[in-house]
Amino acid sequence: MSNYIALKNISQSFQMNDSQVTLFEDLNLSIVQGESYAITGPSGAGKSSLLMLMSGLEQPTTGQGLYVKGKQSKTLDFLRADIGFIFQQFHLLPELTALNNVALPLKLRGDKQALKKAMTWLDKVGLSQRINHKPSELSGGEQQRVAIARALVFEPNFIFADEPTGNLDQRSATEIADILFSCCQENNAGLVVVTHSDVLANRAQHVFSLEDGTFKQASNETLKVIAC
Ligand SMILES: Nc1ncnc2c1ncn2[C@@H]1O[C@H](COP(=O)(O)OP(=O)(O)OP(=O)(O)O)[C@@H](O)[C@H]1O
Repeated sequence: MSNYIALKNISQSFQMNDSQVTLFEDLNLSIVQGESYAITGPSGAGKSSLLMLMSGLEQPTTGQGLYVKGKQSKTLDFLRADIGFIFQQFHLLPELTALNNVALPLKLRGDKQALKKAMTWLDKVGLSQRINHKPSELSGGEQQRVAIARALVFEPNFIFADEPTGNLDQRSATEIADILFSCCQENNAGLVVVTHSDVLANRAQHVFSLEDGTFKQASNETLKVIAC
């Protein structure tokens, strides 16, 4: 059985001055390692908030998140070492070269092979000719390739990507989507993408459409996943 993340009956609300804003209520879903998922829906529906909950970086107002790893069922706090993130704004460190941006997460873990592994990943995303460039010396698409290499370099079980192609033109967006999906597949990483792009969402095996606090237009595939 693959490792998976399960969210059970989760709700998320925020207190804003005198009123309470509820983003969603009683959602159930599972994210299985090795499979790909897209979360779509209108602006403000709560897609990024849902991503934060399933990655364990934020807590739901009610409900429970579980990380089932092997035979053990743990809280989502245990996901930290097994996840990588990719953001619309890339979030690379401006003073570091592409090579050192990718090597940094490994160096922080004390990995003596950090630079070698970073080189391998920069090669996989097609940037072996740009390893000594700083982010300001790279195009948007190239910066996102560095961010993908950085997220995957320590081979996490799950990758979470929030609008990974939102800042890119159509051609770069297609290239980044190709790299993201193929690298996750090659590494058997579960991939969750939040996006407004139907083109990007339709590449995923499962699509969750979040609207008015619930999943809408769920495909049969999605229903199967929700029912886990
Ligand atoms: N910590 C918080 N406190 C109060 N409100 C919040 C908090 N986090 C998110 N919100 C609100 O929740 C709503 C949903 O935000 P979220 O970023 O999850 O939506 P989204 O679907 O990802 O939107 P977009 O597509 O525009 O990025 C927004 O109205 C936002 O202001």
